[in-house]
Amino acid sequence: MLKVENLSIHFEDRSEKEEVVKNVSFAVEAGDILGIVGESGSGKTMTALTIAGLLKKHAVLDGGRIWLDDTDLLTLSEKEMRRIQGNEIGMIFQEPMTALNPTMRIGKQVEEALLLHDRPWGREGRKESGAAAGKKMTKAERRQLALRALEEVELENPGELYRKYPYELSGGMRQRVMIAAAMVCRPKLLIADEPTTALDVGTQESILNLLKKLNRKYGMSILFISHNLRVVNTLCSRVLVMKDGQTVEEGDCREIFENPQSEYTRELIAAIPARTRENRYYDLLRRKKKAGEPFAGKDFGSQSCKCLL
Ligand SMILES: Nc1ncnc2c1ncn2[C@@H]1O[C@H](COP(=O)(O)OP(=O)(O)OP(=O)(O)O)[C@@H](O)[C@H]1O
Repeated sequence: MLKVENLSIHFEDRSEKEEVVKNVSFAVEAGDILGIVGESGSGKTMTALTIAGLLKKHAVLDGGRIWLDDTDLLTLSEKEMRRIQGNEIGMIFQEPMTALNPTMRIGKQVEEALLLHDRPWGREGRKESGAAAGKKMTKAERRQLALRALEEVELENPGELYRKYPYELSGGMRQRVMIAAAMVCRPKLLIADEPTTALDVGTQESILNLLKKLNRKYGMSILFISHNLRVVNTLCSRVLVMKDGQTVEEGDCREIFENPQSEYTRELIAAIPARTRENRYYDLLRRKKKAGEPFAGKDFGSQSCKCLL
């Protein structure tokens, strides 16, 4: 579904010409979740932004191809790429507060992609709306789809939320709003760049569960970027390990975890912190929940553990 071939990028404003992405190739199958993992500065975000057609100022593409099905994205004009952004490819970032407009109500922000593309719900949705029949989507249709998207990301009272502003929401809720906005046009591919890094462990876990659910329900492929191999292992089926702009290794997540081929991957695995206090509480709560046993006050290591209930 997505195929990146020999992608190379450098920055023209740097004194020496040093490629920040060097000859990187990988593929994401339809419905699959690929994790890109690596330390800070390894080129993960540059790779993701290039796929989304958001190459930074001064960044120069030295070569490569990016296929989304049969389309080479790097040959498209800006206007053609705009038709893909938010429509075929959705993107969510680490800090939703910077991506959301603080002065705009939540509902309007979720609707934005619908206004730009006027083509909701991708393949299946075409049959459901006025836009499907070649008519422009009405305000009421857009509102209905935005409410549905907010519901899909498991936010309560979408009607009330629709009228709220980002500052009235918690970090986890804002990230869910970002996912709703990215999903409203039913993209084939969701690029998630460190979407859980700024969140506490409990919220992190619930967002990862949500991404997995959406991936299963809609067969939407996900490119998940993280510096945390543990998080990648929880969510992804395949992983690409990057260092200094290059691919270190790529393969089945579990296999790489169990049998890393490179010293660098071994170091990343060794750097995963031993089970934290909070993790142990999660395990206990999960076990009790599965067994249908009652919870006691002391089972909660912290407030964030309560999100599991
Ligand atoms: N605007 C820019 N100008 C010059 N160099 C840049 C710019 N943006 C990024 N870089 C460089 O490109 C390289 C790759 O950066 P990138 O953001 O892709 O790394 P990353 O793996 O996503 O790191 P992080 O996990 O910290 O986000 C880094 O060496 C970075 O310093």
